[in-house]
Amino acid sequence: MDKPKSMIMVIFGASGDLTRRKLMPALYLLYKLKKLPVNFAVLGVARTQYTDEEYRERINLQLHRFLKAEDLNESLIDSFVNMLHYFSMDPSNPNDYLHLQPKLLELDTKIESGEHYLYYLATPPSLYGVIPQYLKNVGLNLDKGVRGKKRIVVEKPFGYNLDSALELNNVYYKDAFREDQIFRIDHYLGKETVQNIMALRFANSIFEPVWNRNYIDHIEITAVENMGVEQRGGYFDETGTLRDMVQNHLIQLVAITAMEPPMAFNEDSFRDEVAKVYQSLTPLTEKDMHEHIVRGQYVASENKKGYREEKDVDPLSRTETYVAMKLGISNWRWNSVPFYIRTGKQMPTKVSEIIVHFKPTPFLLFNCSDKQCPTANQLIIRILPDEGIVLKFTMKVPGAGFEVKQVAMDFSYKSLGSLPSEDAYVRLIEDCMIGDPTLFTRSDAVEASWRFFTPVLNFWETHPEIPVYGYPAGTWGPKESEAMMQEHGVQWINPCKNLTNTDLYCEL
Ligand SMILES: NC(=O)C1=CN([C@@H]2O[C@H](COP(=O)(O)OP(=O)(O)OC[C@H]3O[C@@H](n4cnc5c(N)ncnc54)[C@H](OP(=O)(O)O)[C@@H]3O)[C@@H](O)[C@H]2O)C=CC1
Ligand SMILES: O=C1O[C@H](COP(=O)(O)O)[C@@H](O)[C@H](O)[C@H]1O
Repeated sequence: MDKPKSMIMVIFGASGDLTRRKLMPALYLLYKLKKLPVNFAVLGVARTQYTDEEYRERINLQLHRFLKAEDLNESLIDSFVNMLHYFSMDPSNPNDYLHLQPKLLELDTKIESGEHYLYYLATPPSLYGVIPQYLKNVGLNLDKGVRGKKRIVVEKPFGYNLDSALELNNVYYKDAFREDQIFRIDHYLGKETVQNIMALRFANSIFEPVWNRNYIDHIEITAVENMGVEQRGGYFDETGTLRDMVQNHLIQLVAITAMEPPMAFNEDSFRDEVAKVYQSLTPLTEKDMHEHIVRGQYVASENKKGYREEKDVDPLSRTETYVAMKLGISNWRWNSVPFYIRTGKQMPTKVSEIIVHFKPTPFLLFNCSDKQCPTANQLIIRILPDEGIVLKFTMKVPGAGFEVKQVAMDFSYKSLGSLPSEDAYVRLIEDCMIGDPTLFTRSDAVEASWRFFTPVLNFWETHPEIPVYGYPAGTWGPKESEAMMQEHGVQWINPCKNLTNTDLYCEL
């Protein structure tokens, strides 16, 4: 797939957090890498009023705030922001699209884009349905000749539950765009370290034979953050952690860890295997929902605000900022292997990692050093920060006697001399531009994921007695999530404890 020569990227939600923190820095980096189309312009769209000049100044300031110092280059930033244009409109008002169309044509004439438009929906999810419909009303969904392709990128969460996801897929999108024009973005798939899980599994012969229920005891997936909801209280209070993180990012990590080898690394084979994992998730019974899901909400502690004190959050909110749960996958490879996943805001540190816990040896022949008996082998895949992989195994303590202890063998991305790009958006925006949907979520996968999680949302809604446990901001979440794992005789490994390698730095 080739990079197009010309394109206009229309960002709905151009005054928002995602645009300033992720999209603009990613576009600037693509520009710096000379990966943008030669004739390129951005049309930022939102209700706030800005002139082109004001918008450029604003983005200029934000690039200085969000880019790393080594990426800042004043003259490049100046020429980059000159490609930005702004149009104030209300995306929920169909009449405003009558003005968007001539605005786009005007820009089109200026940069000769051949009406090749990439729409990016970075608005509140409540607008994800109407925008494609209103674009269609004015013909802005239609391809024009060979060059004038139209594509639409939609942020997560795609839908609010199964019904709304089905409606989005089958009514709003299918009516206006073909599946190959739709890019449902989940930025976890754009992370180098997540893609590397596939290389680890499918480009090495030593892991795959043991990657199954015969050798693996359980799998633990953590993606936690040490910040609260910041300026996104309004969005978050309606959304909650299950929709914001679990239904998309965490379940993607489950899929990449659990999937069968795709026939090839292409859009169909890879996404077929992801969808199969989602379809194989063992449906949760009410008992499971009681016993195997823990939700929490951070409360004030020391100098940190509680969730209910955050801006735009209902002071009586029961929205969860933490979820831990146990999942099962009903297939030959994974039957009876628990997957424990957890995510939360206001935790002690920011870390995303997968720990594959292998089964212990059937019998320990040796004494343990310092009374610390080695546990089973663990493979730790650190997604962020300090990206790397650690294999923990047991060795003899040198000297007399026969004591053993656990040590770590590690690979750190630092050792390659360059860290993977922190920003998955660089990779994913480039993929949208060239039209490669491999790393984007397909409609059947999104639906299968919602099919699994919607009963949980319904259960919470119809059972107000199910607790939302408070946890002090800055801690590892409700103690009930520990209890959930004890049933299997295991416990969460909090990152600072398990990384013995000093390269894999821990903030605590
Ligand atoms: N922020 C992040 O880190 C991430 C965000 N996302 C997703 O991106 C999407 C946008 O998130 P984010 O940028 O944080 O949200 P913000 O609230 O910061 O921005 C929303 C944007 O939509 C515009 N908008 C247009 N119409 C409306 C409306 N009717 N109500 C409210 N806003 C409107 C707002 O501008 P104006 O008021 O000027 O119209 C603003 O530009 C969400 O779906 C989120 O899940 C995904 C991953 C990460
Ligand atoms: O999509 C989202 O992801 C971020 C966390 O992403 P990460 O790459 O920094 O791990 C989360 O903060 C946000 O709430 C959510 O919308």
